[in-house]
Amino acid sequence: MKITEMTIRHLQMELKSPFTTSFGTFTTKNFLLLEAKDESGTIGWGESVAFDSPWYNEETMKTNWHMLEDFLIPLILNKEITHPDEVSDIFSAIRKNNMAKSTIEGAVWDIYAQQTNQSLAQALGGTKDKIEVGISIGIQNSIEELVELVGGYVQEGYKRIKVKVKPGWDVEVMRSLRNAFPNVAIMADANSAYRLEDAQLLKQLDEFNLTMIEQPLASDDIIDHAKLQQQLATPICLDESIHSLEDARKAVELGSTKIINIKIGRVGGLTEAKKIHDYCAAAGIPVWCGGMLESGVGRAHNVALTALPNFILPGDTASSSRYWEKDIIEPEVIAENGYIQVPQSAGIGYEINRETVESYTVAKKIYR
Ligand SMILES: O=C(O)CCC(=O)c1ccccc1C(=O)O
Ligand SMILES: [Mg+2]
Repeated sequence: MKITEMTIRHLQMELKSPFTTSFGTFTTKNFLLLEAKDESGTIGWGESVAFDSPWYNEETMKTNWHMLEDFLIPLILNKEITHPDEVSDIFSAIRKNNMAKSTIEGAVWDIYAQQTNQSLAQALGGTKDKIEVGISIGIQNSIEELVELVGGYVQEGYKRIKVKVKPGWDVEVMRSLRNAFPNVAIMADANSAYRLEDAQLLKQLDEFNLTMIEQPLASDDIIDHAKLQQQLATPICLDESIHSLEDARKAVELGSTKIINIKIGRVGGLTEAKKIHDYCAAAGIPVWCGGMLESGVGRAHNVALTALPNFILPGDTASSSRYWEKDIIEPEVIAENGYIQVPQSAGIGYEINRETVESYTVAKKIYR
């Protein structure tokens, strides 16, 4: 394939309810959607998972636009590509900016899957026809509200409940949840809200038999996490600290993580995500697919990736309707009884609703 045209759109979508983490509250999602067309007219879609502020990592929607326009798109346009694995080589002279790179790579994978007449899941080596999913729940105003909310999602069948924690919203919250739901898989995500000095406090969580605690310490750390893991029975799962296969290998070798959350954007694309998956499978480290409050396009990529066999633990890819009044894909992603069916048709397996995309579009630019 040769990509001859790319369109970047800035979309703005209101979340149905605000999402609060230890680093802030989201009410509106601003993000970039990429449409790529190759010389035969096949269209592929990619989503940038960078937020509008650099809270989660250093990338933003605007830095992604800059990287795409000034560096990445010029490297890709009109270049002959035989396999999407080549995209990371084409970008190899550019450091980091993984979410920007992943936006293009995702669209190339979509085109490749269509042209080889495979579902994206199949093209990646996926083996599952349905995936198990959990749900990630933000910080609430009170424990009572949280318990009620969780009760609803448990009823809906989500296979694992993840709740955000931060200092002052941690031990008592997890105690109440465990008491209310003795047999549900529960985990906590701190988004780097603690320091190694908090080890004694975090140790209190061991009592609640959590499936894991996600990214308790600094977003760039793997040393203190290893020290913390030695003191905790609860498995640590790294999210923010892992940007590549090399990061994953070092964290596993150091004992900093027993489980890895793979986010396609954070690691620079599906090719790197697959490499991390394969390495972890061989090392006996279970993985799961994280979420970034994606629209349908990013959600579809997550579903496809999760079809790989070592995605043993339920991910954060919940139903479209949990986030959006109306998603940009048809059908929407639907979790039924905690399972999402992996689409079998060629490419990402969902149609893009162009009218809906148009209605959320704030800005748009075409590159040829
Ligand atoms: O439901 C989702 O898409 C995932 C929600 C989530 O936990 C999250 C949302 C925004 C930024 C970071 C994270 C995270 O996994 O740390
Ligand atoms: Mg996380």
